[in-house]
Amino acid sequence: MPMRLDSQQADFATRFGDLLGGKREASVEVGDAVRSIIEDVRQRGDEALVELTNRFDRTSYAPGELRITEQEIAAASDRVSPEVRAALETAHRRISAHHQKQLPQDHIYQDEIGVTLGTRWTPLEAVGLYVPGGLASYPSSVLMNAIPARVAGVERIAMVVPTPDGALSDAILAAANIAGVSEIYRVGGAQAVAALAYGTHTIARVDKIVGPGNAFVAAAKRQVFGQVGIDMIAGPSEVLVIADHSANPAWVAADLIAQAEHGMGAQSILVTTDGRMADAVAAEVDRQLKLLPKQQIARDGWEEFGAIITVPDHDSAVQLANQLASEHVELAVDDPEPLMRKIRHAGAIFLGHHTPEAIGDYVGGSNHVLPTARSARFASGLGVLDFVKRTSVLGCTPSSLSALSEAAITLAEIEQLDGHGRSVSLRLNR
Ligand SMILES: NC(=O)c1ccc[n+]([C@@H]2O[C@H](COP(=O)([O-])OP(=O)(O)OC[C@H]3O[C@@H](n4cnc5c(N)ncnc54)[C@H](O)[C@@H]3O)[C@@H](O)[C@H]2O)c1
Ligand SMILES: N[C@H](CO)Cc1c[nH]c[nH+]1
Ligand SMILES: [Zn+2]
Repeated sequence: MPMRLDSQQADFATRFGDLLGGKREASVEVGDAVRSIIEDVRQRGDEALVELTNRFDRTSYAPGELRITEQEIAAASDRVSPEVRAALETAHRRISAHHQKQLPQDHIYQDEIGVTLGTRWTPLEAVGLYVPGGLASYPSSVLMNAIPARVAGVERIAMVVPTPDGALSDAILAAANIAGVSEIYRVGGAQAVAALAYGTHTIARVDKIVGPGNAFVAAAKRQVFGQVGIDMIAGPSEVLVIADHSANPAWVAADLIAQAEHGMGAQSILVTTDGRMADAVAAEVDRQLKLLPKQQIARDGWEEFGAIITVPDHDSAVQLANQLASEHVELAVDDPEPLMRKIRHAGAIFLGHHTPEAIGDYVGGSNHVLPTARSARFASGLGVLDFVKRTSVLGCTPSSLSALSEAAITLAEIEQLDGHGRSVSLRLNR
């Protein structure tokens, strides 16, 4: 059974604290294992990359087989059914349209004393996209990773994806083809992140690594940060559903199961103002789990990390949501907008009874690579801004330099940096 909590019970704070601090992705064991994998790839390059890939994905690749050829990409794309192609194209069209709106504009202006000030945006040169593939195959994550990079104008896009037992779905390569990604490697896990960060003979290093993955991938991204940029920690999936009496328990249960089936630490939480809803959803989850062909993963996730919390009112639900800072927050209430405005910490918010989170996973248009493990307190979902950087531009005229010189020279004096002061004063009186 998942954890059952009532916010008005005496031991609530302690039990809720356990939920907040739950070690779903950052265990010491995973951290240590990842550290030695990264070090191995740094030291031994392709040799380690191939060994680790073959060990964890049960494959037998040679280094020369890690890169997927353009012919393989084209052949896989030709094999997907018209329905799959159409679905990928619908997703591609909607995600592209939404991300185009995120492109930032350069902005240059002159202030009141004649100083030119500006912000110039430039795309990153080389990025690595992590597409997860251990327990499930995620063609949608190919699109979610690649589209904002393409919209931003990144020159080199390298994609990595694990191939457990040598398997790779045609839809992954078809999605890459539709998104214009052609540099793809059959590697995953921490070893793939290490190769992208430090480079090997086969995989040239990149400037930033983005994309979701399991606890090993999330830990590896944490550890290589600084050597390369990373987008955020997008680890095991989470959903928090806020439901009141107006919700449909079958729909809520289906949404909780949808996240739990991601496995490997996924977490589904219901917060409800209605005790009868709590019971009805719990019963529905049990009933619907039995209908799933791959029910064990979702059942394990629901029982180990799931929770049902009853609260007295909507405001208490919002308060818990802000503490949990969940990757996805669904508002299963009749009038979601006022609640949405009060939610400060969430990767993405889904409004009302007719917006299952799964629509955002695939075709809504927003990005499904989102911050997990409470990192929505300081991080945002993947978007075009992850693939560009800002450079500031500054220009003085003789008179604006003169207007600013006294303050600059004073600050140089108090910092005892005479060279700085002189570089300003030399330009005056000319
Ligand atoms: N937050 C998001 O935006 C988002 C989006 C999609 C998926 N996800 C999450 O991504 C995850 C995908 O996980 P996955 O496992 O299916 O695929 P994955 O590609 O993330 O991980 C598979 C790799 O993990 C490594 N691995 C597995 N067991 C290991 C071990 N014992 N030691 C060392 N390495 C090991 C292997 O290298 C393997 O190739 C799920 O948790 C899902 O919830 C998150
Ligand atoms: N729910 C995941 C993001 O947390 C994304 C995903 C991809 N495919 C299905 N779901
Ligand atoms: Zn999902």
